[in-house]
Amino acid sequence: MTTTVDGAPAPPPPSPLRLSKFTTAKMRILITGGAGFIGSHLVDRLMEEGTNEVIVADNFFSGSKDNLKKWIGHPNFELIRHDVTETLLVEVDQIYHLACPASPIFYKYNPVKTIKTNVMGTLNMLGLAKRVGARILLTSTSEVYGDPLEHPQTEEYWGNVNPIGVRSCYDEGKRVAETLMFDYHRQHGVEIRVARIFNTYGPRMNIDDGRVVSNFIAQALRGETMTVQSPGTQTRSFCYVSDMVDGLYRLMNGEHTGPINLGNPGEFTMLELADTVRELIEPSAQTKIVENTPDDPRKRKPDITKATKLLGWEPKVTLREGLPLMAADFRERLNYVKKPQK
Ligand SMILES: O=c1ccn([C@@H]2O[C@H](COP(=O)(O)OP(=O)(O)O[C@H]3OC[C@@H](O)[C@H](O)[C@H]3O)[C@@H](O)[C@H]2O)c(=O)[nH]1
Repeated sequence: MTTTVDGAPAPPPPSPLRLSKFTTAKMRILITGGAGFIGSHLVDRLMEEGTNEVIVADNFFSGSKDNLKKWIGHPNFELIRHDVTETLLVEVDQIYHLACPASPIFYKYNPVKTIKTNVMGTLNMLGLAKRVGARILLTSTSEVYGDPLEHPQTEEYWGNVNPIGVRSCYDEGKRVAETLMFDYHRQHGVEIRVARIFNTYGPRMNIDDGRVVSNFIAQALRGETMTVQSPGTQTRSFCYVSDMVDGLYRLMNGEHTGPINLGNPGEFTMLELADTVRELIEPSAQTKIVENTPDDPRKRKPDITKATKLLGWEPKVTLREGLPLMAADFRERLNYVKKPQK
């Protein structure tokens, strides 16, 4: 054993791990909701860079450990079971704040909890950002435009939202979350980024998520009838998840606070979506018109001029390219064996 001049044992040399903590330029990134659909794809992107330490905080209400299984045990990765309505103290450089159920059936299930997640969760994450000097990105939503009276929707449009409806816990919750972001920015100088995410789809969505793309694909693969909610002529614009993750990354690391729309401007009616699923995934799939839910927006399409100009971003994956990729993942998870073609 080495000893010092006064005979006391010498302190051990710093381990390479401890040393690296103070000498390398690794970025520490917190992702709330990182076990969810978009969150886990973002984790993949940040972990694959190899220069980040990624911490995920998730309460697993709609997210799942399964989505992160390839990173569990990795020295640059940490997973915390945490509900953002409670405070959290971690030393980080960046916070991607995604935590909130996003499927209408999930967010309407416990509306009071949804609004608490949006308001208290965002307050807690802004408090953390302020305390540790981190940059924070909020994933807001196209739902802040409500049932829009302008088409396509630009970021300047203030929206048409029912403040007391069944969707309000989510759309008004996200509107308050945006307000909090900008107030912390103006009042406390917190570095903020706000993304308004339009409908996103891709592998790893919950099979029973309840949103339209996952419903149609799961129904088609299970041999069930696709449920087109009335009237079927309502429109949405669907963005593939890898494009969305790229947009979030560029926004976080760019110079602009936003809000910035992120979405694919290709616009489809729900009947057209069902036809495309039939054509590309299961030719025998049938459709039926079922009752819709209250306050369903009649049309939605992002104007992405700002994202294109300020972030150099535009989606690359078309719906026709993305749907088969998602169906391949769903087939695997449903343990679906396609009958050999004759
Ligand atoms: O089985 C279904 C499910 C849904 N739909 C229709 O499909 C359209 C899209 O519904 P979804 O439930 O997929 O999603 P919504 O557009 O209503 O909300 C979503 O929008 C943007 C995101 O930010 C939110 O995460 C999410 O709330 C609606 O018009 C709905 O009526 C069907 O026709 N059939």
